[in-house]
Amino acid sequence: MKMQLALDDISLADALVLGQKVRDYVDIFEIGSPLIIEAGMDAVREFKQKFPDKEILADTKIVDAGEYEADLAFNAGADYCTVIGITDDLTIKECLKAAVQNEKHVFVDTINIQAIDTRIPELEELGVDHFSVHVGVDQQSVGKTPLETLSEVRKVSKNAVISVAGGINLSTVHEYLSLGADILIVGGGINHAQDPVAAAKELAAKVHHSKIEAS
Ligand SMILES: O=C(CO)[C@H](O)[C@H](O)COP(=O)(O)O
Repeated sequence: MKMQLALDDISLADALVLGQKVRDYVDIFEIGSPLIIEAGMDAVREFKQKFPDKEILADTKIVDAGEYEADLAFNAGADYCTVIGITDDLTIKECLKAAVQNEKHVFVDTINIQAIDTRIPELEELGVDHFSVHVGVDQQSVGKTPLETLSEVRKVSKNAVISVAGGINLSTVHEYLSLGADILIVGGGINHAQDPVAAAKELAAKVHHSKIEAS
């Protein structure tokens, strides 16, 4: 299992400093949606330049203009971008087209998909092979977690790469380790920890150990 650090409510300057301190523990740096809104694709460019050995995900959460917006992320150096799963199929297909042209990948974010059992097969029919099971921060504030959706997606998906995000931290990570996700995403659980570097190290030990157990 890989660990993805979501850099959300943090400045680009602070994100680069944190990235340097935790680079040994992180497999994928996520330039989170708030950081993209704040700093644009410069954040993606800077991370790819400073951390060329790491994968970079631009959490673009695309809902329209699929090819154009996905291209912006890939041209800036992203290995992955994201598109919202409840948007129109045309937009999903345009993102997939950009991914194929750039030899990169698109994660479909499951946020607010109501019928996982029908929407996941529909998306796979379009060619989707990466899902990000995600409960957003607003939904987290009323107690929702991505646990149930992760199990559902794992059950109905043919063979997709699956990441999971939504309030995961040192106290809850054990609930996710055996549910079959390929990538565990942590944002606030590291960024808001009293000691972010120690949190990243401890989480990485659990996540990477789980990879060894699974193989
Ligand atoms: O996509 C996001 C918010 O929309 C976050 O990056 C994702 O939820 C991970 O952050 P956290 O661990 O704080 O929930």
